[in-house]
Amino acid sequence: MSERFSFDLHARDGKARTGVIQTPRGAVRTPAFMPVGTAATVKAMMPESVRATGADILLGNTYHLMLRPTAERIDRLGGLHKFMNWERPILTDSGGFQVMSLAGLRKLTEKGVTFKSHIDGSKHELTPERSMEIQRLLGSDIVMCFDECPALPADRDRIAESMRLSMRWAERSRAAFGDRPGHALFGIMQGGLEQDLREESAEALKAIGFEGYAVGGLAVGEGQEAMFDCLDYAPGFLPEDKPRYLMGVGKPDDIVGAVKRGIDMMDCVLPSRSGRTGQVFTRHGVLNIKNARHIDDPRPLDEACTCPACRNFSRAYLHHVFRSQEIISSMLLTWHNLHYFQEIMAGMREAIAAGTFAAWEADFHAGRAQGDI
Ligand SMILES: Nc1nc2c(CCc3ccccc3)c3nc[nH]c3cc2c(=O)[nH]1
Repeated sequence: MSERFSFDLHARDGKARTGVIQTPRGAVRTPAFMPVGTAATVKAMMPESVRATGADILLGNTYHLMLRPTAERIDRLGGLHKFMNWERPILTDSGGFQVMSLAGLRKLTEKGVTFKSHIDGSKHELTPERSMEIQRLLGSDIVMCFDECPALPADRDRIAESMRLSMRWAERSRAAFGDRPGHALFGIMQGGLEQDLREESAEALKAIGFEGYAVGGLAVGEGQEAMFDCLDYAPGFLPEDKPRYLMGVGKPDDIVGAVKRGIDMMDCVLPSRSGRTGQVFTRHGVLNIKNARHIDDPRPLDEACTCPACRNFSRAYLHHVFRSQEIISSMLLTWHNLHYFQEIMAGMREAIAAGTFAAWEADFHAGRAQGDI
């Protein structure tokens, strides 16, 4: 274990990179996929099961945890790692994104955001300073700046104004974060789909200086083509020697396309949330287990998969427990999807190290039949 936070780049293949983020709580192999544990749990998964899928780090959510059970209570109980029994690294979002998508009666000013809890209607305020305090109380290893992510579509002036507010909040986040050896503060680049605004945001963040840099403001409905167009230039505006985190992405082909364009870390609720709706990701494409065609199928979801769902159960069984709304359905499908997403990451790390990323990517796309699998 290292006593400090560092990023070692081991190999590149085109724009794709592979390396290791060292933290006092353990190493994070990059490119990394980070499961989302919003309310101090990756839904339907025990922490040791999340680790068994290959995850080195998971995500927590300032917005949810500040409302319930509150950051102060988690701090009194020993911090988020102890509270949720996950002793490896945790990254927490700063809360602003979730306020704008979940809370009611929001008021945005230069100071921050006031809002009413979606749980009980109580009034709350989030500012850069309060967000840093909450993430410190949680014990987060990687802290995200407090930012504003504008809903798309938005006109250029709105995006520019929002980005410049986020840069002023990044300055305040840096000042409030203080000196926390072994912990990291990541800046978040904004600027919508405007190349010049993205560059202005990156320059502002580099002038402040962060241990890592996120590409924010994407995966908000712009679509894959627009996202990739932005990723064709945005990561390149960020420091070469620091981790680059693309927030909220994504489907398997989004993830591969992002790594190909120089992204090192990603998060998405997709594998866990869709598992609970019966959606299953495999190397041959996507299927939904609730479809009647699985009712007598003795085969596993994916013959080549080594996860507990594929090793021990048939599609017929998984169809049955999904239809019967049995709890084990969410457990097995979530485990399978997270396992498959980590398999994609492991495959890319190996291919980049071997200089065979293009061949790996071609094989990845070739395996994904269209339609029923
Ligand atoms: N702070 C912030 N978060 C974002 C998230 C949530 C990621 C997250 C982190 C940790 C836990 C849950 C979610 C986004 N999700 C999709 N697009 C996103 C954009 C942003 C963004 O611009 N800023």
